[in-house]
Amino acid sequence: METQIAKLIDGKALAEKIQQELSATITELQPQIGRPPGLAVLMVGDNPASAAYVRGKERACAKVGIASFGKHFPTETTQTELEEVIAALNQDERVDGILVQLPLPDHLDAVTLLHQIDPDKDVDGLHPINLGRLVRGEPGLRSCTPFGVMRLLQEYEISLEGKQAVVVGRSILVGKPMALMLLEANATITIAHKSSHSLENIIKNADILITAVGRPGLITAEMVKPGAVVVDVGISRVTDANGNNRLVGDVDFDSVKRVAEFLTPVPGGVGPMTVTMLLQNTVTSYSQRSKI
Ligand SMILES: NC(=O)C1=CN([C@@H]2O[C@H](COP(=O)(O)OP(=O)(O)OC[C@H]3O[C@@H](n4cnc5c(N)ncnc54)[C@H](OP(=O)(O)O)[C@@H]3O)[C@@H](O)[C@H]2O)C=CC1
Ligand SMILES: Nc1nc(=O)c2c([nH]1)NC[C@@H]1CN(c3ccc(C(=O)N[C@@H](CCC(=O)O)C(=O)O)cc3)C=[N+]21
Repeated sequence: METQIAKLIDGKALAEKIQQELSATITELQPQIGRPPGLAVLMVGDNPASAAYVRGKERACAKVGIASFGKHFPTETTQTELEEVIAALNQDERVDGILVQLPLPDHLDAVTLLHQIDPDKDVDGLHPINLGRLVRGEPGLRSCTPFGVMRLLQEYEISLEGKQAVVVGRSILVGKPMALMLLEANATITIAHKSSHSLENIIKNADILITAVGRPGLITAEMVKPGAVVVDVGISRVTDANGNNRLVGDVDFDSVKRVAEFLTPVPGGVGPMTVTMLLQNTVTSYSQRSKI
């Protein structure tokens, strides 16, 4: 007995629509600015998942007309070498966005590197200035994944005003900025993490549940309030019963789809929006920088 109640939130479709709009914007701006927008993605080492994401980002850039200035460095690259690369990209007029793909090898200090990116080129929204702007509710470059989630909720006309929102996970990349954006939209927020007691009790009153952990099956139907909106940011690679490799989120999709009102799939939900918001941030930076 499979009764699906949940409407699926189609991140892939919205991502394609926004990418077409970005492409049109670039076509319009480029003759005035005299160059295409530019994005530099820095990747260190050979983490296969990171390599796949970076390829996806570069493919999306090519599709909308953003020039890639990506660089791939060997694992043993030093902190100083990377700092010099970032300093050069900060000065490079053709580059509107700089992203350091995380995680970095252990000998590198990611925080120090992120602080060195020109905040106006910080298309990942991870520089303290842009995070501070988010805390203050001021305009600024926003973290791509939570920004993409907000855009999805807006597209599906899901109202946040006064709603109980629970965010599971508190990373600087996803959980924390996610909670701040929901707060900015007047939701009442709760943030859960590893030390939280009784996740079930925290989640059970959530009208909006956003999970960004990376643990398959963490969220089951019994935990979810009937009629809730469930957004699954988690991505894990698992081998299924047939020996096939596939991507899954934190949500037990087959059970939760019977209780939630809206649900994002993995893949095809939040992931494509993350990439699209990176392109969006790059175009925002492009038009803002060229007005100076
Ligand atoms: N779809 C997309 O576009 C993106 C997906 N991701 C995916 O999202 C997931 C999270 O990424 P990221 O935030 O970078 O990961 P991190 O590992 O940095 O953070 C994971 C968070 O989950 C919390 N956590 C771990 N176990 C539990 C638990 N049992 N109960 C409650 N909370 C728990 C941790 O708590 P604590 O802080 O206490 O340790 C931490 O805050 C990953 O699967 C990642 O691959 C990431 C970026 C983009
Ligand atoms: N500085 C930094 N910024 C990031 O934004 C960042 C990062 N580092 N490190 C790793 C995580 C992960 N991440 C994803 C991007 C796209 C998909 C995505 O497009 N996923 C597709 C599936 C892609 C596939 O099939 O492999 C989907 O969910 O449909 C997923 C995850 C960005 N991250």
